[in-house]
Amino acid sequence: MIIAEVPLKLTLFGEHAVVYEQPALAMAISEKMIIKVKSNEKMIIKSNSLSIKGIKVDLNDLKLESEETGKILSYVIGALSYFKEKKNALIEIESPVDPSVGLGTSAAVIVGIVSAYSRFLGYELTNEEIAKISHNIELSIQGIGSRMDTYTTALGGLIYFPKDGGYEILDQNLELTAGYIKRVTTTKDILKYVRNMKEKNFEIFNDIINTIGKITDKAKNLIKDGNEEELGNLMYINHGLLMSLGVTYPLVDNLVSTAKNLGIRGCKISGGGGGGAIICTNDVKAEILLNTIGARIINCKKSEHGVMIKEIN
Ligand SMILES: Nc1ncnc2c1ncn2[C@@H]1O[C@H](COP(=O)(O)OP(=O)(O)OP(=O)(O)O)[C@@H](O)[C@H]1O
Ligand SMILES: C[C@@](O)(CCO)CC(=O)[O-]
Ligand SMILES: [Mg+2]
Repeated sequence: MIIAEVPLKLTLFGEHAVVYEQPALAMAISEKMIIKVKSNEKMIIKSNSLSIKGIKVDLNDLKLESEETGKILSYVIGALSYFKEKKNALIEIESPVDPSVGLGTSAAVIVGIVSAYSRFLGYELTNEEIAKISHNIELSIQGIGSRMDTYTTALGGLIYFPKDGGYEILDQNLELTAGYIKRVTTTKDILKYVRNMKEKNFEIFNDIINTIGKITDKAKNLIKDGNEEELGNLMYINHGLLMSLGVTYPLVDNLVSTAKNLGIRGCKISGGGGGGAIICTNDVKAEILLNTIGARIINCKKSEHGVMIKEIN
């Protein structure tokens, strides 16, 4: 059996802007998705955190017979379809969080399956190769998206993504308090909504995206200087700009303004938005505040490692 462990991620700054050639900052965290692959007479997928009504799946030719199933399993099927050579297997996905909550679960599923299934087939891919393959798979499934989530979950650490491509792993650590509320939409749908806004109000959209890019570059230097006060301020400003893109959520917007009134240094939505993940500078008040909206607190300690093959037996 091959077991892959994949860290989830927090987007610190630059979500959505990074899809439009702006920089971003993201951090792999200690919430880990586990993907197990072992030989089986048929291709079977088991996932602990998906609930699909009316599922009917014949995975032998990776065909899905209901739209709902197709949507929910699209990332698993997309990852497996990358491999021209197939060997039937039982593939189990164990996630520590609900699906689609702004923590990079779509990226982690792809990265985990590419890592574990390629090893199951006898290949030895580097984490950078896994990141590149996984980004292309996520892009083909969503039709739009950046390299941020797949590279962060594949490589690990705190990563800066410059606007002209590539990535830079930063040595610094960031103490945060984070949690998530369930979402009623997916990042794929939110990305399409943002693209429509760009098409309708190009100039305004561009100004917002460029300003987020400037904030991200400033934030990178503040992280290097350990200036949490100023960094927290930029989190509030970034949240306000995401709100103007229409990708936040009323309950979260209220929480962010309450956080500011309580003197919490920084707070913003994280990831695709529409609910989901929320990050704050580390503060016990932040945990209490997140609990008031029923958010599930997560372990956001930085994971130095990206995807790892944990066991081959
Ligand atoms: N445990 C899982 N098993 C199988 N598929 C999963 C699992 N978790 C997530 N997925 C897939 O990923 C999709 C969610 O992706 P989405 O991009 O909307 O959320 P996210 O990646 O958590 O958030 P973000 O992209 O904003 O960081 C789910 O609809 C499902 O297709
Ligand atoms: C919203 C977005 O910027 C982050 C989602 O976690 C999408 C992407 O970068 O692909
Ligand atoms: Mg995603």
